Amino acid sequence: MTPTELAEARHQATRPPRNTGSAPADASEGHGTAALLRPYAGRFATVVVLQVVGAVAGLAPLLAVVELGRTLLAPGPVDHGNVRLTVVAGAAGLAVRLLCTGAAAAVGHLLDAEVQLALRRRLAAHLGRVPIGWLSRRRGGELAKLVGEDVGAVHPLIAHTPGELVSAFVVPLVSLVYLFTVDWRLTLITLVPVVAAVALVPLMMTPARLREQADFDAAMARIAGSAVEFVQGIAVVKAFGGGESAHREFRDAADDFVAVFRRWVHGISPIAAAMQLLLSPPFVLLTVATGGTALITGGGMAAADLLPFLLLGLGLTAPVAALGHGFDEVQAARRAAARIREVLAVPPLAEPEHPVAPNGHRVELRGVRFAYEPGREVLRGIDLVLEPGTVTALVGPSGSGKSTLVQLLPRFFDPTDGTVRLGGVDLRRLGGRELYRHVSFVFQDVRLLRASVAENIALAVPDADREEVVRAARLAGIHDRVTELPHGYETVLGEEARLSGGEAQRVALARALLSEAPVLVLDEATSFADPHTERAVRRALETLRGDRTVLVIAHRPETIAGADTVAVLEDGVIVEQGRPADLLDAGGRLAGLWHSRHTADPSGEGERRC
Ligand SMILES: Nc1ncnc2c1ncn2[C@@H]1O[C@H](COP(=O)(O)OP(=O)(O)OP(=O)(O)O)[C@@H](O)[C@H]1O
Repeated sequence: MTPTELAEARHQATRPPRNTGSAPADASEGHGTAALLRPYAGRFATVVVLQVVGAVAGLAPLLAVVELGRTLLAPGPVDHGNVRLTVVAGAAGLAVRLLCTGAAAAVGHLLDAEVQLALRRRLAAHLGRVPIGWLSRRRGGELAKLVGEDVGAVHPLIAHTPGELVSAFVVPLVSLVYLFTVDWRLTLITLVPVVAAVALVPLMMTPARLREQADFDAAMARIAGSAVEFVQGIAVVKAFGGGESAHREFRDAADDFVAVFRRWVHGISPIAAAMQLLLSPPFVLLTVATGGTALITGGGMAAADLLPFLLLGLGLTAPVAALGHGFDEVQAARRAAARIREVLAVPPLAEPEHPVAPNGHRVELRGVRFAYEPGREVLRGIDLVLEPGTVTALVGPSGSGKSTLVQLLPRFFDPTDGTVRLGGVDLRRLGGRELYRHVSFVFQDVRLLRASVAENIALAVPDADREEVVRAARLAGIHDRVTELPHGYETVLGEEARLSGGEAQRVALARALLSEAPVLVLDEATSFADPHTERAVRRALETLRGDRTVLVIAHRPETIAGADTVAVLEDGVIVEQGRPADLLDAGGRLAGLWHSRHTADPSGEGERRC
């Protein structure tokens, strides 16, 4: 990672979304594919016009050949003036075609590059403003695909397909008009293959064909699904056996597919083959030649007039072929644009225009409600005060909303109702920088940067010296492990060394400790799997006591017993709150949870977890 990248990452880490006032604008702008491309409409139209003019001009050389044929085959002396004029006109048409298609390609590709850059910038800016909680739910690959592949998929939509599609209809239309002026009867005969092919299209849409298509899609999806399941479960299968049954699902899906595929091919292939035959050059030429010969021998048409039909007749099938190719690309681009629009439509976190500084570090949650999806509240009216210098342990059964609640403090999400205040100020009125100066967090999902260990620890305090970094690392119980790495604190993570989940969590803990933010939010959840991390968290909590406001999702009895306050969360509501000893004595929910773990786990492990 270069210093610039690091500075940017640090900047992003400490700087949440800025309000550029575009939230409402984003909502009102509309995000249709057309809306995304609207600012470029002028140049986009230029590309289409250039492509169409180029394609139509491309007919000139063909018509020149026709005219030359007529002139040279005509009885009597050759009109050299007319020949010269025809050749010049054909060459001029060719030149216009080359110029126009060249210009269309240049403008189209420049425009495409500009649109892709603008889309990527817009996405990057927007992703910097959406709630961190929304981002952390997305897999990295999903967003990378969006910004890379999906934005790239608009390329044919801008640089190729529209112009080519329009040309595929305009060119045959111009040819038809010309051919009608030559001989309307042979024009109609020339159209027979195209009309016959189009007449077959409804046969592809009968209920039976559509059902076969749906079965085909479903069978494909089943194969893909069982393959993914098999690959994902391969480790479990290897460890615990059962390979036979794991294979079976895939084998059954493949066998089913064979039957479905046979039916599908059986139904569709005669129609597809007939269409292909009708549109094939030999068949078109045969039709034109047969019709033309009949008209010529009947004396109704001059032999030279057959020439334009032979040359232009093949082009009349282009629209049918274009419908197949062009629309597939447009559909793919539209699907990609829809995914881009969906992300751009995620409402960004509002950032205050005039940030207010907090007065102290008392944290107060009042009437806090939160729902990930409308109508399904996960937090249902939380009132909780975290006094400075105290440790509050949050306890509750799985799914009660603990992680959701703690994520509101670093503003991963805003509450759907109620307020979270820090030092008397609603978090929504604090500037991002101010918030992250005051609140640090260590959650289960630790993300480390591809940078040195020291840079990772000092992310929020770039000017920290090595001594301070080492002190935080010692406190977080990671110092000894760091000294074992190939280049100690300069080891680049993810490149020169990989850390285990517990070790990564301790680096994150060191980062939080070094930042000296007065409010620390901690999720103890993964720590009990790793005694080092467990000890580190306990030591950190003991050291911090009397200094910071700490909220910890607690599982171990030691943490609960050592907290100043325990809040028991059940189904999104705090059902019990007070000093741990008092709550245990009172025999309420905390005592119930405590004892249920003991009974559920008589091995004694339950004594360590709650
Ligand atoms: N990103 C999300 N989108 C939708 N629902 C979610 C999301 N995260 C959590 N939930 C739901 O919210 C509820 C509370 O989850 P939460 O993770 O806050 O509980 P928890 O008490 O921390 O559980 P655990 O102890 O198992 O981690 C659960 O029903 C969960 O399914």
